[in-house]
Amino acid sequence: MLEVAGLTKHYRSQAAVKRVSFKLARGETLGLIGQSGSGKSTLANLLARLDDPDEGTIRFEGEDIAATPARRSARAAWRRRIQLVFQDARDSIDPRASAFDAIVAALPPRFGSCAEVSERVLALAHSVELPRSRLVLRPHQLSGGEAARVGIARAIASEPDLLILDEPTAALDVSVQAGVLRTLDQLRERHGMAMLFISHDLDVVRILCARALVMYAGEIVENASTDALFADPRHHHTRALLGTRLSLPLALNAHAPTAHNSRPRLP
Ligand SMILES: Nc1ncnc2c1ncn2[C@@H]1O[C@H](COP(=O)(O)OP(=O)(O)OP(=O)(O)O)[C@@H](O)[C@H]1O
Repeated sequence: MLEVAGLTKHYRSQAAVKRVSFKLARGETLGLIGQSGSGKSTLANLLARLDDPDEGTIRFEGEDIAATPARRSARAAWRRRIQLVFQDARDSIDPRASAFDAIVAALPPRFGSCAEVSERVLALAHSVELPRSRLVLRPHQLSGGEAARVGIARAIASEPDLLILDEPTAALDVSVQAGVLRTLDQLRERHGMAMLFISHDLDVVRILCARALVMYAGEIVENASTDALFADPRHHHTRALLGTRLSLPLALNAHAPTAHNSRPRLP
């Protein structure tokens, strides 16, 4: 459903994203890992069409969406079908809006009557496991995990085909992170959407994704199954990321298997 070819973006003379090419299939969760400054967020912004590439194509369901300038993409037919979730949802929610209103604001216009809107918001809150009682709260009154769930509910409100998650759980503690990751995995299974899951944490990517891209200095230096990345990392940067990782799988699941070909499962 997504085919990226030769995507390049410069800031001044420096290339933040260099000749990036990859494919993402419907229903697949693809990881994107790399150290800080490697170009992950720039790539996410290009794919979500918040920014324009200097070169390259982004074919979404066959259409090159990079051909439409970012400033004109708001009206494009595919706009609502691609959604981006940021690290801290509180930054992208109106601070005066309740969680309920923040989700309402993300609904497509077809939800007309108050009863329909209310029903849809409750269904979305339920699917991201956000307790109904939290819907009256404003962003600063929500916990990090609750805010992440509001951000995901907003992103899935328009039933996207592609969800780009830019470190959505990085600010959360491990147990809260596990809950949000489990919710994301269930949503993918239920709705069959494709997900690009960005993280600097290889263990989180390994839990959610069967395949991952490794980004280094703007380039994709590895594109492989997560089992292969763990068992036989080819690029020195992947080896460096593996060397510095935390023991998150053990924290998520005390019985996480250690064999290379059996990925840890969410509890
Ligand atoms: N708006 C901008 N103007 C100028 N340079 C930018 C801009 N956005 C990103 N960059 C530069 O592009 C490079 C890639 O940054 P990017 O934020 O994409 O990396 P990242 O891998 O997402 O990092 P992090 O994990 O810290 O979020 C960095 O050198 C950064 O300084």
